[in-house]
Amino acid sequence: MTQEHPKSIIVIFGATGDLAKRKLFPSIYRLVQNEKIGKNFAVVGVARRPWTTDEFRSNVSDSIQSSMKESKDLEEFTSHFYYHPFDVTNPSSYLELNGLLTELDGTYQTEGNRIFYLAMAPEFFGTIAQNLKKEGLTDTNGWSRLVIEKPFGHDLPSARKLNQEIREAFNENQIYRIDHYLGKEMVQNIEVIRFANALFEPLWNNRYISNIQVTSSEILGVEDRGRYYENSGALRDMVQNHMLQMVALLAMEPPIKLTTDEIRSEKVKVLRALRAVAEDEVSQYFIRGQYGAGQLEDKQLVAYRDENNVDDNSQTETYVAGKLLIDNFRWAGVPFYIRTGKRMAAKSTKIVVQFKDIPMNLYYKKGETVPPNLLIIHIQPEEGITLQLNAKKDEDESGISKPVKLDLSNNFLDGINTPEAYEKLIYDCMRGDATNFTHWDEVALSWSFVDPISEAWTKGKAALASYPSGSMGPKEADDLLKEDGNQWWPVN
Ligand SMILES: NC(=O)C1=CN([C@@H]2O[C@H](COP(=O)(O)OP(=O)(O)OC[C@H]3O[C@@H](n4cnc5c(N)ncnc54)[C@H](OP(=O)(O)O)[C@@H]3O)[C@@H](O)[C@H]2O)C=CC1
Ligand SMILES: O=C1O[C@H](COP(=O)(O)O)[C@@H](O)[C@H](O)[C@H]1O
Repeated sequence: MTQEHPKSIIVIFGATGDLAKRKLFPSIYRLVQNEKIGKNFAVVGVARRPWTTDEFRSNVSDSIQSSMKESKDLEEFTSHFYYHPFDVTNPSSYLELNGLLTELDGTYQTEGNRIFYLAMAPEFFGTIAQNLKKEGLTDTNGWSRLVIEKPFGHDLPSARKLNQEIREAFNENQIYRIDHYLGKEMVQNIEVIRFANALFEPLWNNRYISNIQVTSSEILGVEDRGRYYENSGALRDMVQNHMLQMVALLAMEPPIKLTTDEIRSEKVKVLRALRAVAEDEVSQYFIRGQYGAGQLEDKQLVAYRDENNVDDNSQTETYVAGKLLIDNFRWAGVPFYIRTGKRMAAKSTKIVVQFKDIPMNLYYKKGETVPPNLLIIHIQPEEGITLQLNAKKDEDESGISKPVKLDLSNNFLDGINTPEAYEKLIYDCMRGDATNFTHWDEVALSWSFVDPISEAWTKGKAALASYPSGSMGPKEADDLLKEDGNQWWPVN
């Protein structure tokens, strides 16, 4: 793994699209501003639009100005950007692209290193990967890496097919499958909180933990992605990837070393230990919901079925809550509850670890309930951890303990924003660190878990609950926890 100032050409397929503009260009800019990469880089944009390199540079410049508070040295930065228009299904264009890359390799001294970033619809992934190989673009003195955006397939068979196509051209260790949650500062911190604190690791098991709750709620609705979302739904869009990745990080055994292979291997074991949910049992473990009309902060919000490109009778879920069980020694009997949805009351990703009650609490009056200790990991929008303990408050003469919170906030400690997920992931890829990207085995196991659930829903085996926009989801999701004597802890 190269450590500092990695050198590379980054070819972005889909460079005129939304992802490139909103995430990729600003992230590369921040890497340069933060001196993570030096002068030895060039970015080549590919798409069909007949732009010139100057037009492309001006688009890159706009993207940075609209997303950053401060944007200096823009001219020097955009001078590293080049545009090469072509239709990626046309094999003859790859030779020309190779010519440009060879020339830029000389200009920027990038040592033959190439990243091919596929920021395009998945139907093109296989074609691009194969053409890159066939036309010799991966045949250099340096390394070649392929970055693939989600969704990685629609179910296990389609993901397998896609993987086979890509693997004909790239080895597993050249493939970087993006899950942008793995680039988030506090998701990466799960490991550190667990494995660098003597306080938590001894308690991190079914003897001391009652349940773990992972919530990722969004205020936004489906926006202009109705066409994609109708074929996806929250299960494929969020659960198969981001939610299961967070569960894997929370549940994995300590790796013997902090290497990519060891960490991935521990995550894979968790995914293998997930108790499979048979089609007929799905409604005991999973709740699906769809947002209806509602209101948030005086704003009237339309129902999902009234959004653009959404069927009037759509059965697509915009919300999922689930109870996951991990059948191993550490976690037997501990439910991992997950929930995610659009048009909810808050934008919030949080993990709440609820510890078991102590056997007897002398400080509580008879009949009073004992608040459990909670460890809350705030992933976004705020970043940090909160530990909820019980202590006597000064003003309280009764001697009764009350919940108090110990807050450790990253924003507060640093006084600056932590890097964007994409910034970290692009840098990791340039350095050859694939730890925070998903291995094929993880993708395959996640689809195996999710497929029977979507199959049951497609066959109408469980009701689709409705929830008002601006709420925290359907009542049925509360009942799921109530049956176990638990409740969702608030996240907003
Ligand atoms: N946008 C986001 O926030 C996120 C996106 N993703 C994923 O990233 C990928 C890209 O998404 P997004 O940027 O939103 O998509 P867009 O539809 O905005 O962009 C698609 C890009 O592909 C190009 N394109 C389409 N067909 C061809 C072709 N035949 N040859 C060459 N270029 C082509 C388009 O350019 P042109 O029309 O000029 O050819 C455009 O640059 C998708 O896989 C998506 O699922 C993942 C997470 C978040
Ligand atoms: O991958 C996706 O994630 C976003 C939510 O990401 P976040 O970083 O804002 O939490 C979600 O809106 C989108 O539907 C999904 O494709």
